[in-house]
Amino acid sequence: MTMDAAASKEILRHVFGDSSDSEDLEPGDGSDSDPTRFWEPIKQIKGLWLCRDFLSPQHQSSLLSTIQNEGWFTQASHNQAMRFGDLPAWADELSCSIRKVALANDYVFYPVVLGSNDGVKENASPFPSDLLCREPLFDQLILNSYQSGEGICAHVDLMRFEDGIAILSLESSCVMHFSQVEGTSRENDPPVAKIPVYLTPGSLIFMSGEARYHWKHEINRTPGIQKWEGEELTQTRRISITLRKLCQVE
Ligand SMILES: O=C(O)CCC(=O)C(=O)O
Ligand SMILES: [Fe+2]
Repeated sequence: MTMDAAASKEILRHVFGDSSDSEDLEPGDGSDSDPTRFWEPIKQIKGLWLCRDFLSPQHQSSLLSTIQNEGWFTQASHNQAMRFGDLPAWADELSCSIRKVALANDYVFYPVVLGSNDGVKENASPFPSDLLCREPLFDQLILNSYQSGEGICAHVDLMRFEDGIAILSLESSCVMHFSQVEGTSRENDPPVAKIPVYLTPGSLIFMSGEARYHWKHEINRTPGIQKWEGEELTQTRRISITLRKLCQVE
């Protein structure tokens, strides 16, 4: 981390508090102070980060019950719901938690690629500080519910949303594929194939910069496509929660 980034993180900690303000909880409990929650960079895609254990299984079930009780998806035919402006309490809690986990994690997980020199730079951080300090962090929410076989076509999120988009996965695991938007690769870079990212229940991805603007994301749940480590994934219903911030209209 550069001194500037470190200094602005320190200021943010003073403003928003951090994990040391909350009670110490056991590792693996999925709390904001859980030291096992790491941000993992997806090294081929600048600005794409994954937090695998963002929500513990208990937190996932209680969030799913809340969503169920609030009647967001009363019929199987209801597969998308949106909210703008004031978000439900649980979404505000998620936003708060995302901010805290980002502030708490000065350390990130750097996969060691033997014999390779393409590691992620040490000053990489999942959240550019200007995004981390905006208020509110998010003011738009989409809940998507996918039955098995259903997914979402390759797209870049609309430009009416600011940079910095978080997606939480619940229920069925899936593979999200990222493909570079034409004309955005750096000169002399060889064309890249689609990059698969494995999203397990309770995991959170955060996209900013290139990941948000230069890469399309998609989930193709056609049989034969959802494979991870050579194994076809078993599909059940999947729910995702996308959090974004609308651009200000002058
Ligand atoms: O369901 C997901 O994980 C992705 C949703 C998404 O990309 C969107 O709503 O723009
Ligand atoms: Fe999207």
